[in-house]
Amino acid sequence: METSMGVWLALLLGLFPVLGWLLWWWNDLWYAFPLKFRYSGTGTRLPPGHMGFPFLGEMITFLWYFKFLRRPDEFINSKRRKYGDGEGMYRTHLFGSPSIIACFPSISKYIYRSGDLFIVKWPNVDLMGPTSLGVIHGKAHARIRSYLTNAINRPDSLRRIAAHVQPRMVAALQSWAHQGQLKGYSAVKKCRKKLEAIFRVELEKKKKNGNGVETTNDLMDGLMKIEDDEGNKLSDQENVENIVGLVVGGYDTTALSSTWALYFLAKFPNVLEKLREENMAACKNKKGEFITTEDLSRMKYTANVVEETIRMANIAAINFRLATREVEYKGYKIPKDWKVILWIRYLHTNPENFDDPMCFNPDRWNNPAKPGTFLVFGGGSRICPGNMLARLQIALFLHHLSVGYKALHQNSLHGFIPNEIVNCTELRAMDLSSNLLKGAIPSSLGRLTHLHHLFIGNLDLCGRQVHKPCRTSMGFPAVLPHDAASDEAAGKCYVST
Ligand code: HEM
Repeated sequence: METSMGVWLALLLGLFPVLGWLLWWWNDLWYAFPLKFRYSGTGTRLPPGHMGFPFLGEMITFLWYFKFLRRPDEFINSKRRKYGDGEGMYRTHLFGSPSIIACFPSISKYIYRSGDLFIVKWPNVDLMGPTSLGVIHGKAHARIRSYLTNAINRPDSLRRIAAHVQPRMVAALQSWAHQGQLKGYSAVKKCRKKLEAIFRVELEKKKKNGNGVETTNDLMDGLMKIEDDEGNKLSDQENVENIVGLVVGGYDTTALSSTWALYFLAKFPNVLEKLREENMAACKNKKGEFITTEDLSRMKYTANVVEETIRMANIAAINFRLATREVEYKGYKIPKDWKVILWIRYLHTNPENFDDPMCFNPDRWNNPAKPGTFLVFGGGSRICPGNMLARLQIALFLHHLSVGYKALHQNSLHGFIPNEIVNCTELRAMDLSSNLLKGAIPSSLGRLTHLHHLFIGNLDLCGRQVHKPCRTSMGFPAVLPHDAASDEAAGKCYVST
């Protein structure tokens, strides 16, 4: 009896490691092993990597780096250390599919440009809408894209949009200023259904007015006129989904980038000062009129701040594609029906592409980025059709912010700082944790030494205490977190020139 118990125990103990090993390599055995066998002797191979557990793949490792350690770029760095650089491709299993990660400029460029070999494939298209521009392919894509690009991204449309949005921007900034303390961007509610309903009502109205009564000439009117080669128009569903797709694709992204701009300007007052100089000069002869796209085109530093903000913010950190057939690239095979994940974020945070990549340094844009290293808006036939519009909106936001507001304090103080405070000869500690002080801090306060270390209690934009590294930054789920080390580095590194 005892002997058979022992045998069972030994078997069980032996079984666990074997089971663990099997699970750890499951996806490699299932997906990669047969392919390795097929490719042997052809002089090509699968990109190196690890595909992880069944179903989960490498999701746990991915979340470990992104959510737990908050060092997203280490996910790729760890692969580089383990498997070498190769051509910047690694096999993995993420978001439920066997995939190839592409994280170097040349392979990213190749994938973006080979639209027939790699079609766009989002893990979920519910938000965008299955018939919206970001999801459809082929001729329908080209037709709608050409119309939308003309409508929102060409100089004349940008000029009109600039005039249209500025009064609203100024009003928004004024309302923020009255709030005293500005809370970081709160996640936009996914109100897709509501939006769809609103646009459907609008579409019905327009259809009723089709015989010339009250016709406008807006985006929806334009979409309603598009015809394919056989003269077929877009369905109501396609029309509405393309408008909603633009709102979804354009609203979140620009709002987040502007929030990041606010964050960086609060963190680097010297950048704000320089920005202010350029923007004040631009509106010197304006006599109260708003600036134009022509004015903006001459404002080099503002453009630099925009580029640096969108580089650091990495709003669209990864893009998805699907290999429509087996593709060979420089000795590596990308199997048919595997996902390809363009890891754009890594292009922007890799020190081989940008010096001190985690430093917010607008001056780096005095020289162009190395070719293929700056793909914030993607590339090829799907390059973001709102790229110039997004830049314009951020630049206008920076303009009104910098001419209207002298300093963006990371602190928000309410109440008045008593003048007598300057009579102190030694300030051991100052606790403003209740944030009850308001008004200019008397300049003579600067005489006090060690204040920097003792001044506690004010919250920065992340809602954390000043002088503590802000790890979570804005906290929006799509924003890939900056790690503590890089935030600290960023705090030290920017030197205004
Ligand atoms: C900072 C702001 C923005 C960023 C970082 C951004 C980023 C991107 C990226 C990387 C893509 C390519 C996706 C892919 O290749 O799979 C894309 C596509 C797209 N973007 Fe943007 N975008 C921004 C602003 C906008 C704006 C303002 C609009 C419109 C008002 C817009 C509408 C779209 C649409 C419709 C697509 C799909 C294009 C296609 O598939 O042909 N985006 N965006």
